[in-house]
Amino acid sequence: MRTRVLYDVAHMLGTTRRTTALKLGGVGVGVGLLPSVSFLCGVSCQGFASAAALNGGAAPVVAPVVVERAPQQCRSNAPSLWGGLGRAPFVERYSFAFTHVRESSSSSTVDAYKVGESTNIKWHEGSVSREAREQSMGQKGCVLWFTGLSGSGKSTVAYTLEHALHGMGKKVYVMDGDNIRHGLNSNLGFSAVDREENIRRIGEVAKLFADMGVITLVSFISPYRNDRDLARSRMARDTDFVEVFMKIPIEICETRDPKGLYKAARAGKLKGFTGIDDPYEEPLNAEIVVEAKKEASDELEAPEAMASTILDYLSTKGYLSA
Ligand SMILES: Nc1ncnc2c1ncn2[C@@H]1O[C@H](COP(=O)(O)OS(=O)(=O)O)[C@@H](OP(=O)(O)O)[C@H]1O
Ligand SMILES: Nc1ncnc2c1ncn2[C@@H]1O[C@H](COP(=O)(O)OP(=O)(O)O)[C@@H](O)[C@H]1O
Repeated sequence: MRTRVLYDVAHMLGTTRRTTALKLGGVGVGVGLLPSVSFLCGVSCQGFASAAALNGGAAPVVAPVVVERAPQQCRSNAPSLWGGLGRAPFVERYSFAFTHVRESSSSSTVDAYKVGESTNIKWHEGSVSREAREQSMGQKGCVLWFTGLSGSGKSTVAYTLEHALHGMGKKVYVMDGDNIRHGLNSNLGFSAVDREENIRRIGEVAKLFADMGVITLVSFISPYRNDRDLARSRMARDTDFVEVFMKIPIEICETRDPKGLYKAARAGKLKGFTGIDDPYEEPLNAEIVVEAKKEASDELEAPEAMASTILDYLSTKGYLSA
């Protein structure tokens, strides 16, 4: 049997990654490979995507691509081509909607597909919708992604906010980098590759929590912009991911140094420490930026005031009702 399948790859971020989230009727069906994506970058900003590796490479997909926002740094009006898997730093966001014909069950074929390294798998739809879960909880699931240097106050503010939301009867949970590294991610260190996998895994877990309807607070240094953006792109809804940048100067973090890690790093006893001899890439468009001091004030903000700002955001944006 031949089935026409519509993949809505909404808001895929322009990254150098090979993988992108695929959605079927608004629901994630996993990650697909886009081995050849090319853009005609010019006035129309349209192009074509092909995803031959979908369905185990059996069913090539060719589809129109619409660039949502014109590439910011596209300097020439003359069409220029980005092809293959190279960098496309000028592409901010674009969306795909494409169809392909899938061969499915008959006595000789298998109605399943390949995602990443997983073969012969299939998405199962439940009968309880996310909306129904959210209705029963009186809130909207989401992921508040706290990012910032060690000592910037991610955990303190996240747990303060959790306490406040719990007191209001909301379903809320904090996933903290230190804690998750005690279990799920205990096999990961602090190399760039391990940090990437750390963020990928917790992004996926957070996505499940959001789907459950939980207000999920993720508190990880998450130093790489690309990794945070990938986590964002994996969410089911645009509004699911709220990036909270703890924009606290390193001098303050270093003064706090509750674990003595900055001291050890400065003394050369701890290598690859974020902010000292390892990078931290600041968010460019975080939904919430938390700063040490309020504008025109010399007073440092208390964690409670910071949590209260985030609570206001959640309330104003409608996350605290279904
Ligand atoms: N090399 C190095 N760099 C940064 N941080 C280090 C390092 N080694 C250990 N730690 C401790 O690990 C905590 C950060 O873990 P994360 O999982 O949040 O890190 S990351 O997102 O993968 O970068 C971090 O916790 P926080 O201080 O709460 O941020 C540190 O206590
Ligand atoms: N807004 C704040 N004002 C003053 N001290 C803070 C504030 N936020 C956090 N701290 C203190 O800074 C230290 C580091 O905070 P923590 O939440 O552990 O940071 P992170 O999780 O980013 O490493 C802790 O000792 C905490 O009490």
